[in-house]
Amino acid sequence: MQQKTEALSQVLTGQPVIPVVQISNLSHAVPMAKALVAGGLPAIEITLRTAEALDAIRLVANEVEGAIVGAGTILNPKQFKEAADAGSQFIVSPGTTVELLGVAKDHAVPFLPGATTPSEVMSMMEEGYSILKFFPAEQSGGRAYLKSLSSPLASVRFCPTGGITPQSAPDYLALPNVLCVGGSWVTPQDAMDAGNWDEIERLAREASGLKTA
Ligand SMILES: O=C(O)C(=O)C[C@H](O)[C@H](O)COP(=O)(O)O
Repeated sequence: MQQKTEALSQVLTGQPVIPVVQISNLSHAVPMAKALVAGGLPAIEITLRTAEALDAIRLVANEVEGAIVGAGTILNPKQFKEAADAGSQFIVSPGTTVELLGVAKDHAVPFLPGATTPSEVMSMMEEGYSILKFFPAEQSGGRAYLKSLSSPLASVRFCPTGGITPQSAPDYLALPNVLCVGGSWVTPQDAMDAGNWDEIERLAREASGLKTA
C-alpha cells in the first residue's frame, strides 16, 4: 500500500492540474495527449464514460512518450481491471465501494477513491488511503469545506475535482491538504472537436504554471 501511495503522490505532486478528458473520437487520443505533455501536464485522466475510453488509454500508454495515463469514472471491479489491463498508471473513482477497494488491493496500480464527508474520509483512512479525490468539489462546499477538514483530518491530502475553473484553482492549490486539482477545462469539447491541439497545449501550459502550496 505504501508503495502505491508513494507512486500516486509522485503523479499528483508533479503538476498542479490533472486534466479530466472525455474521448469520443479515438483519433483524438494521441494528439490530445501529446498537446498536454507538451504543455507540461503529463498525467492525464481519461474517463470511462465513452466506448472509446479503454482504447484511448491503450493508445496513449503505448504511443505518447512522457504521458502518465490514468483512468477516471471507474465505478466497478470490471472497469478497474479493464482500465489496469489497458495500461492505466492510476485509477480514479468519483466515490468508492467495498468491491472497488477489494479489487484495488489485488492490483499494483494506485487507486484514487473519492470521498466527501468526514466519515467517508475516515473510512478510507482505515483502509490505508491517505490521498483522496474530493468530489464534487465546488458543489460539496468547495474550498472552505476542504479547508475545515484539514485540521481534524490533517494526514489526508486531496485532489479536489468538479466545478473547478482556472479562476478558482489557485484558491484550492493554496490549501495545505491539496496536492493538485482535477478539471475538464484544459480539454474543452469545442477545441477537442475542432482538433485544436495548439489551444489545448496553451491551456495546459497556463494550468501547469499555477502555483501549489
Ligand atoms: O469522472 C470522474 O471520475 C469524476 O469524478 C467526474 C470528473 O472528475 C468531473 O466530471 C470533472 O469535473 P469538471 O471539471 O467540473 O468537468
